[in-house]
Amino acid sequence: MSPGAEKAFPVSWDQFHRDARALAWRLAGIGTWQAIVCVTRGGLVPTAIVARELGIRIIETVGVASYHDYKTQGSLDVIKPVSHKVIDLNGGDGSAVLIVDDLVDTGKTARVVREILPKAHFATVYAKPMGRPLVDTFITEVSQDTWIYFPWDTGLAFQPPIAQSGGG
Ligand SMILES: O=P(O)(O)OC[C@H]1O[C@H](OP(=O)(O)OP(=O)(O)O)[C@H](O)[C@@H]1O
Ligand SMILES: O=c1[nH]c(=O)c2nc[nH]c2[nH]1
Ligand SMILES: [Mg+2]
Repeated sequence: MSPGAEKAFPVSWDQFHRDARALAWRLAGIGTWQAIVCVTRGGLVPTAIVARELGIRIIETVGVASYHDYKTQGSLDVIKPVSHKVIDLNGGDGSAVLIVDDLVDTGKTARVVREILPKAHFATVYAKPMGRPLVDTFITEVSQDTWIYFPWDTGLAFQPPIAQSGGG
C-alpha cells in the first residue's frame, strides 16, 4: 500500500484472537497438514493460534521483509529460507504444508513464498483485493487503501473528538 489517503482498521488482541481462531475453524473444515510454514514476523502470532487449534507441532519459518519503512513497500528480502526437510514432507513441493501469515496486501510476499512451496495451502487472517488471488483461505477482507493496525504494533492513545478532527 502506498502512503496517502487511507482508512484505518485497528485490531485489538481480543479481536485478533477471535479472527485467528475463525481461520483455524475454517481450515479444519478444508484439510489436514503435517507442518506450518510461518511467514515471519507477522505470521508468528496467527501461527501460534492456528497450530494450537489444529494440533500441528512441526513449525518452520520463512523470513520475508519488504516494508522496511512504515507503510511503504521496498525491495523484498528473503531473510531466512525454508528447510528442505519441510518442503520435501509427503512427496515435495510443500503439499503437506500450511503457510500462515497475518495478511496479504499487494501479494508480493505471498507470491515469493508460493514459488518456494507451490503445492502448499496459503492462509492469512486478513486480505486486501490485490493479494486476495494469492491466498487460499482468509477471514476478513479490507479495502486496498486501508492500513491494518495490529495489536503488537500499537498501544492505547488519546483520540481527539470527531468534531475536532475534521471528520463527519
Ligand atoms: O502482500 P504484501 O504487500 O507483500 O504485504 C504483506 C506482508 O507485509 C507484512 O510483512 P513485512 O514485510 O512488514 O515484514 P514483517 O512480517 O517482519 O513485519 C505482512 O506481515 C505480510 O507478510
Ligand atoms: O501492519 C501492517 N498493516 C498493513 O495493512 C500492512 N500491509 C502490508 N504490511 C502491513 N503491515
Ligand atoms: Mg510479514
